Amino acid sequence: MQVHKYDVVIVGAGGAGMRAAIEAGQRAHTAVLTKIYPTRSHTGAAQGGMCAALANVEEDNWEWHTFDTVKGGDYLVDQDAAEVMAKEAIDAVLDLEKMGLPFNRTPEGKIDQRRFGGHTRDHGKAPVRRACYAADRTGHMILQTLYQNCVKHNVEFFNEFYVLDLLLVEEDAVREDGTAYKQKRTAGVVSYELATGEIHVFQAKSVIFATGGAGKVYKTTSNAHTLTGDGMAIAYRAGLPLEDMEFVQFHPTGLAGLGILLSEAARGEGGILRNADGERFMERYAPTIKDLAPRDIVARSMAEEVRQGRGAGPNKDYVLLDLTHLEPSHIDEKLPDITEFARTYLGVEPYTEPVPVFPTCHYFMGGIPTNIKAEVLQDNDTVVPGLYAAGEVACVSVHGSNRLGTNSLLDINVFGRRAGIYAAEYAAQADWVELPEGGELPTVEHIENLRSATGSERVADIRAELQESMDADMQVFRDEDSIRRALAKIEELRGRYENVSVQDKGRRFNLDLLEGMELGYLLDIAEAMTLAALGRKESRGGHYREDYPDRDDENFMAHTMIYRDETAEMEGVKGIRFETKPVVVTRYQPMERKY
Ligand SMILES: Cc1cc2nc3c(=O)[nH]c(=O)nc-3n(C[C@H](O)[C@H](O)[C@H](O)COP(=O)(O)OP(=O)(O)OC[C@H]3O[C@@H](n4cnc5c(N)ncnc54)[C@H](O)[C@@H]3O)c2cc1C
Ligand SMILES: O=C([O-])CC(=O)C(=O)O
Repeated sequence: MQVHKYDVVIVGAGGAGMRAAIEAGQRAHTAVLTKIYPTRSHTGAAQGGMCAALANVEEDNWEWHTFDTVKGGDYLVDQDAAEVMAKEAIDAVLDLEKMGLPFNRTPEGKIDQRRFGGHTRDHGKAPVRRACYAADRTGHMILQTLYQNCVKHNVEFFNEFYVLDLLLVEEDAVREDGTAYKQKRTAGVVSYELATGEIHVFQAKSVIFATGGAGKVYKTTSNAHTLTGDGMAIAYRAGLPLEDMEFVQFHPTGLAGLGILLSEAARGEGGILRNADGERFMERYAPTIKDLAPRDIVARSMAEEVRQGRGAGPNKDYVLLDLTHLEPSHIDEKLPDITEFARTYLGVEPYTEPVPVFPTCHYFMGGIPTNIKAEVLQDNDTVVPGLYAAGEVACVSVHGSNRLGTNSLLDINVFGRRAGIYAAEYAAQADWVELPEGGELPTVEHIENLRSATGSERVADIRAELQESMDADMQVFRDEDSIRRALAKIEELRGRYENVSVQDKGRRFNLDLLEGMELGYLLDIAEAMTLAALGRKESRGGHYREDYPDRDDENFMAHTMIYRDETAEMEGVKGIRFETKPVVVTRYQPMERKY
């Protein structure tokens, strides 16, 4: 085992991790640990844009952006955080421009902007052009730009280092009201080096989790193989809560049957969704902004069209994205990659044929709870000194129950930057917390058990069954029965996971072993999602329960918090504590959500 000592350790080299590294790296001795090479992080797959009310092509302002974000999130958004994000958006885009990001331009040379779902002028009156973009490769450009700037600032990367545990220590503490509690403090992380199989412990004053989402809990997803919810699961196992895990975003336009993403920019540029009869059905569901309604509404409308028998194709199980009325030159300039996906994977020519699409699991609104300084919370009010989270792994909560398109690339830049600054500031005045003795041993034991196991279960089989179950029962529409079915399946798979073995028994480049570890994280994430979904007996944003079809502000205008707690029980499940946390409302009271 090797021990390293840094002021700040950042786990993850996607957009959030690298934006944090640019700040922390200039202020403190900083290391970035990443399980894949930085430029392969999933931010690089982001397509359509990053929004900011620059008002380059139309009147716009950060207050309208805040309002759209709050309404888009069905009023579950913490409004202090949404205000910070919308205000700081403008500098976040200009910072990237100064770092060298090649945005598309207007004829006058300004950063061009286009329409996206739920972004409107003057509180919902009409769609507004707010998304800054680089064709349909915005994430690729952001990731490359951030990486180049990390290199410029001599940030130290530890590539193919898998973080498998977070080292926290607990101290007795007393609250202002006299009640005793256990205060968690950050000591470091335990990681596994892929090339050697060696364990490395990183002691750090500040740790920033920026490990991205968990889309691989589903079979049909726009997410890469690596998005297995590691950071969320590691925090959950360490006794920290997970917030709002019932809210998963299904992006409306996945390639039918595959889930590969076709950017919402296709509709921003004028694309239209049609059912088998050729009807522009979104006119019925969202008469004002139609195809540019927020994603939860569009995804449910598509699923409803299919349920009503108006789906297209031999099995009537998808709808059609029609771009045929757009000029081919416009498509080539603005949507080159995604139209190529349609040709390559479905053999469809978007110039002349509509493209089969259906909702695909895309984004986690929930995650590790943080405040606007990106500090991680151990309960509703108490921060864990030295621990930060930013990006998709975190729940700050700027997206509430449904994120607007292009608000994630913004989130990772705004809160990634904040995490880097505050983590470095904390490290400047704090001392290292002593590493807990043998803190790495549970990880070593877990790895060795998995490597030496001879059980009959296979990682790939359990993962496939989990993904199929989540696809079937934790979908756009859900109810008590379907959620309980998913939960029962997860419990069964968790039992079988105890008997899993990996084929590769070696120490070097053992990806088989790491997939086994990742499967454990996926099972934990699925458990937290289904329990949170059981607890929220209402419909809001991305969580639509057919047995509770209305939003219930009286009882559920609150975030859900799921804890692992041996002394507690939730809905018959032992070892789980379910709590809620108030939503921060600064200016917008909940209203009926119509578009
Ligand atoms: C196809 C697609 C298109 C999208 N398009 C857009 C868009 O146009 N606009 C928009 O706003 N949003 C978009 N999104 C969403 C957005 O891209 C993501 O939410 C965002 O990029 C996540 O960034 P991140 O930095 O949090 O995580 P990621 O970019 O996923 O990075 C995670 C990092 O964590 C590391 N990591 C994970 N686990 C471990 C571990 N155990 N140990 C060490 N390292 C670890 C990984 O190596 C990686 O470096 C899109 C998403 C998808 C899937
Ligand atoms: O390009 C897309 O549709 C994806 C996107 O903007 C997002 O997830 O915010």
